[in-house]
Formats: sequence, structure tokens, C-alpha cells
Amino acid sequence: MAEVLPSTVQELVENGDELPQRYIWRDAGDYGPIDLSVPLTAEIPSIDVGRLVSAVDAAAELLNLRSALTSWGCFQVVNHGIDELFLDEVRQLGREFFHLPMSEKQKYARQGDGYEGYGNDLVLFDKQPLDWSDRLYLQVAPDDHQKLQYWPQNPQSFRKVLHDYSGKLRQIEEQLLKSIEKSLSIPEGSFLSKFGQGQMMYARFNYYPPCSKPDQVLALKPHADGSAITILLQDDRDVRGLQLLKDNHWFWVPIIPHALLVNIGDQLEILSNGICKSPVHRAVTNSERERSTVAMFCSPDPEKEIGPIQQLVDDEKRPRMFKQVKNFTETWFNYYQQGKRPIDAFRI
Ligand SMILES: O=C(O)CCC(=O)C(=O)O
Ligand SMILES: [Fe+2]
Repeated sequence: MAEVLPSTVQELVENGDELPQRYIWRDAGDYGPIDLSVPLTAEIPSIDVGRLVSAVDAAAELLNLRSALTSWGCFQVVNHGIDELFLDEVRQLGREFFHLPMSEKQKYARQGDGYEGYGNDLVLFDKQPLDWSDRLYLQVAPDDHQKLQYWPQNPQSFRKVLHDYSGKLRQIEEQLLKSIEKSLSIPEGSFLSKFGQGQMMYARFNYYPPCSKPDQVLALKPHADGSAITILLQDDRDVRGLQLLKDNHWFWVPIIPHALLVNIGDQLEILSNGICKSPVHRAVTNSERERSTVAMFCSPDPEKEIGPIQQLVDDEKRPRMFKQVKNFTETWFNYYQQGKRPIDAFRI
């Protein structure tokens, strides 16, 4: 059962408390120890949405997209049509919220064993190391699933800006899924039709306070996302935090201030029969600077069963790699807190 810890990371820092042992990352496991000196790579591909929809450039950009999906499983989306000032406003929402007095933030605190609302890392197991992060986690779609009691009314514009942002990201999500289908030479709607009426979006505002021991504490444990795709707005204040694993090596993900970083999630890896890669990533802490990011997780209707789509299964050349699965996100948190990859449970 989920237990709510008495204090957030932010409170620990503000109180000047000694670093609790529970935050020390011990289990280097398959992914190796924390390393703050990994290379910064310019190789993470950029995908230009304008080119994806242009008659002249689409073919070349679809090839870039295909290569991004099958290698990094991650790309920076540029020329996406969302106004830069609006993206700054979205980032600002999170920052302002996390800087409100604790009594104000606690009005939106996560309750009991629920996942939504304001809080720190979920505690599901006794020995689990804790993430150095506070977050505000909210379901934004379908609309009638929103739990508005957790949606801040301070900053005053919070609800409207989040609503508008999710509408814009929904359009980008659909455009990207169409392009992904095209890049894999499968009929339009092959993926999107599996998302169903109840396709979901969850927003997670992440807040990582400075940490005195960045070499021993992780901001987010290594994981691949449980979504189909995640759209991440990174902190643009020149504070690096996100690292991505490729071919067993960690790399820093560069900050491109007004790009949207897309990570393929496990559910698209399953739907594409393993062709699209869902990359393992982690967030590290910084001893001096805080960092905040906004992640939007886009997933199929949890009531719909998903599995590899028929067009991408070939008994001889590409046998089915995954079982059918329903409500993937539900099992995801359990695996995450045990340091395991949920997708492995569904491999054939
Ligand atoms: O904050 C980041 O840079 C990464 C966030 C992330 O991976 C997540 O929320 O799943
Ligand atoms: Fe993630």
C-alpha cells in the first residue's frame, strides 16, 4: 500500500535535515553507478514537424524519424508550432507552484494510496531507495476523469494554462503518431485506433531541489516510461539533469530551450512489436541548482487490450515479441519501485 512520507524533499532541504539513508542509491543493478561525467551527445535526433507535413521534405524527415525511433527511442521535436512564450508560461506554472508556501501546496496533497496530487516519491516497498523529487501528478484526459480537487488554483492561471497546453500536445501527439505510422509504412490509424475513446494524458510537474550528494542520490531512478509516448518540457535554465541509456552507455540529454523532448514509452514498443525503442533514462541531482520539468504521458485507454499490431508481426522474419496487455500503467509503478522493467513481464 502506498504510504505518504511526512515530508517532501523540499522540506528536508529547507529544514537543513541530514540526508536520510533512504535517499542513497545503492542498487547500481544493471545500470551502473551514478555518473555525472557522462558525455553530452549532439546525436539525439531533432525532428522538424514543419518538414514532416511538407510536400517537399516529408520523405527525408520520415527517414530521420524512423531512425530516431529504432535507435535512441527519443528525439527533440522542433518547429512544432507552439508559441515559445506559451511554453515559458507552462514552465513557470510549475516553478511558481513549487515555490508556494507548504501550507498552500498541501491543499493539493496526494491522499491515501492514490497517485494523483502533490507529493514526493511513492513508497510501495520497504527497501526501495527514494527519488530526490517532489511532483504534482494530474490526469488531464479524458476530461471527465480529471480530479479537479488536485488542480491548483494558485497560480491563478494554472488550470487554464494546463488545459490549453494539453490540448496543444494532443494535436502534436496525433501528428507524431500519424508520422510514426507513415515512417514504419503501416496504414494511417494503425496505432491511433488502438488508443480508444478513453485515451489518457497525465501531466507530471517534477521538482528537483538541490542535493548535497549528487554522486549518491538520484532524482529519478532508471526507468523507461509506461506511456505510449511522453512529451517532456525540460528546464531551460542551463541545469542538466536527464541522462539516457543507449547501447549500455549513459549520455546527457542536451537542453534545447523551446524543443519538446519525446521519449517513446513501453506501450509503443509493445504496439510496434519492438521496432520502436522505449529508452531507459534517469534524472540526476545538482548540488547547487534546482531543476523543474513538465512531463506529459500519453497512453491508450487502459480498458483496451493492446499488443503488437498485425502488420508488424511476421512469423518468420519478426515473430510476435509481446503478449496482449491491458492497463499497463497500473503495473508500471510496482515494477519501477522494485527497479525492474515492466515491459519484461510481457515479453514472449
Ligand atoms: O525530469 C526529467 O528530466 C525526466 C522526467 C521523467 O523521466 C519522467 O517524469 O518520467
Ligand atoms: Fe521518464
